[in-house]
Amino acid sequence: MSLILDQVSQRYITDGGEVVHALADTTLTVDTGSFVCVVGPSGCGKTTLLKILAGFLKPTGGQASVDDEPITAPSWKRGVVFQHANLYPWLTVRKNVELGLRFRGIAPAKRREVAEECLALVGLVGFEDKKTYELSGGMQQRTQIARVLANDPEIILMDEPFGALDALTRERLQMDLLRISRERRKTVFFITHSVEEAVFLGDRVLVMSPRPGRVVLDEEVRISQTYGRLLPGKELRSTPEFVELRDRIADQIYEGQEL
Ligand SMILES: Nc1ncnc2c1ncn2[C@@H]1O[C@H](COP(=O)(O)OP(=O)(O)OP(=O)(O)O)[C@@H](O)[C@H]1O
Repeated sequence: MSLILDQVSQRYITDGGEVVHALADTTLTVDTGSFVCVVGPSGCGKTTLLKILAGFLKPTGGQASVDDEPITAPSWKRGVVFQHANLYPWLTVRKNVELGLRFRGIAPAKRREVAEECLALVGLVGFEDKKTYELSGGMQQRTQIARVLANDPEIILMDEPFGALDALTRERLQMDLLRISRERRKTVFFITHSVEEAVFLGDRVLVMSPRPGRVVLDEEVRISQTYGRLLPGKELRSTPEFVELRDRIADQIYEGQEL
């Protein structure tokens, strides 16, 4: 799978008739299996970029494509995880996870098997028959991730998925997401406001400029390679390489902005 943005730009027209230039010409290739994190100041067009990749929005300029096919509509091949889970409260956890498969006409036995496998992957064994309103915020996000994984997408698009969670839950979910994306060899496009989270999760971090957003820094993260092994979370975050990259990215974002 090769995902390409070619000179993509986006202008919105507000209800008042004002033109908002949200995204400037953006050219980008996302390689299969990569974990790309996107950071940038508020309103710089990160969600706009994700909506274009998801097929929710047709860009006003340029083109987004997957394997030379233009992206013109949403597809289960590109799973989207939002900050808030958008689960169906009248359905159980299992039924929420099975939903995409049901729409695609997959037989009940197979649906159940896939859902159980995905719920195990995200650590929700034993919660299958709960209603989603009975779950904590972290568990709801786990359910949302399982629902996307059930479709076996080529790419997972994530918009601030852990932004509303407490620090400990967020760290646990980060570790689990890394494990799952590696085990399942998933390509991940992950938007976050946290530079620390981006450097921790990403093997590539894109930094966007203030509106109209464009990529002003495209940095490969090679900390684990430098150490020749995968480092546990705490150890990785305190390496000089991590701290240097985190600070450099933060400087780039906050440069010229009034705090
Ligand atoms: N449908 C719309 N109509 C008009 N303007 C819009 C629309 N959607 C987004 N915008 C504007 O486009 C700009 C980029 O929005 P976008 O949500 O992509 O930014 P973002 O980087 O994700 O922001 P944040 O980090 O605050 O979530 C903002 O100024 C926003 O107000």
